[in-house]
This record gives sequence, C-alpha cells and structure tokens, in this order.
Amino acid sequence: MRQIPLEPLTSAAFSPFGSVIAIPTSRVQASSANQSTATKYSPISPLTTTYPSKNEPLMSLFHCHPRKLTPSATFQLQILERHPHTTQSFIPMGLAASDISTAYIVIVAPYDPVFDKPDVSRVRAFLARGDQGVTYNVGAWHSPMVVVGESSVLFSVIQWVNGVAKDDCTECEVLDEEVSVQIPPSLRGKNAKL
Ligand SMILES: NC(=O)N[C@@H](O)C(=O)O
Repeated sequence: MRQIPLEPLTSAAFSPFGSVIAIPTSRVQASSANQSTATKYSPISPLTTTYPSKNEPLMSLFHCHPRKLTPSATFQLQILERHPHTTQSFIPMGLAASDISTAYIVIVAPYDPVFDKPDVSRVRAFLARGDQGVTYNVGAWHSPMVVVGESSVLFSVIQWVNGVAKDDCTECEVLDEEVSVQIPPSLRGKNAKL
C-alpha cells in the first residue's frame, strides 16, 4: 500500500489538473461590482466544452457524505474518472473555511498517453478548504469527490453533458495500485476512534 501525501490546495500546485475557485492572491481580475459593495474576480475559472456533438450546460447538487476510512485512518483510492469533453467544477456550499472537522480531498492523476489511462504512479491528493472550489480540466483524471470528517458537504457542480454515458464520463479502476491517503486526526470524523 503506497501512501501519498496530502498537499494544501493552491492554484499553482493544482494548475496541471485544473483551477482553484477562490479569491486570487493577485488582484489581476479584481473589479468593483454591486454598486461598489462587492469585489468581483472574473474570469475565475473556465467552463469549457469540447463535445463534437450537441451538448448543454448542467448544474447539479452533489451532497457528498464523509468517506469510510481504513482501520489505519487512510482513504484508499479505488477509482479514477474523467470527463473527456468538459470541465467540471465543484463549488462547496456552506462549508466554513475555518472548519477543521470536515474538509474535502481532491485526488488527481496525470494522463499516461502510452497506455491511454491515468498515471497512478504520479497521483496527487490536495486538501481543500470550504472557501475553495475546484474546476477539473477537460479530460483530467480525478477521484469521485472525497469528503472526510464529521459532516456531509453540499457542492454545486457545473459541467457540460450530451447525455451519452461514454462521452460524459469514463472510469478507470485503481485496485491493483493500492494507493491511500493518510487522513489527519481532526478529519477522521466518526472514524476518529480508530
Ligand atoms: N467527479 C465526481 O466527483 N463525480 C462525478 O463526476 C460523477 O458523475 O459521479
């Protein structure tokens, strides 16, 4: 079982896989809005479609429940997926940036063109705060969303779809690579008594 480190989610670190939806450190995209009662940062994240056929934007809600951990307080990666023709954005709703009992983990892997599958040897895991969302690049290999800790997390999810399952999402099992992420004590939730 290979354990991968849990990295803080930053725009720079995540850039090979997508973008972080959060107030930027630079004020490049900042402008005044709402009759000068708001600061607008735009554009903050792409909404890209490369479908060769008719498709449409879709906004969903994903109510993601805390994942079960192994007896050694790790999350074991079992599957990666990708959306070959669309970005996919996950925007948490109601998760406080300061919450240390619940968080979500963004797990991604680069594409291996030789074998046309994710390169699991270079998989990475990022710990995201409640004031950060993520957009996966078109075709970026990622784990189905992983929430850890006490509570479920409600996400607004935005992507493009054409209704053809194989076009919208392809999966790749990771069973034989045995990759896990060590979860810090504060985020073990009901598994805390491990
Ligand atoms: N990305 C993710 O967490 N899951 C979705 O793509 C899905 O359709 O399950």
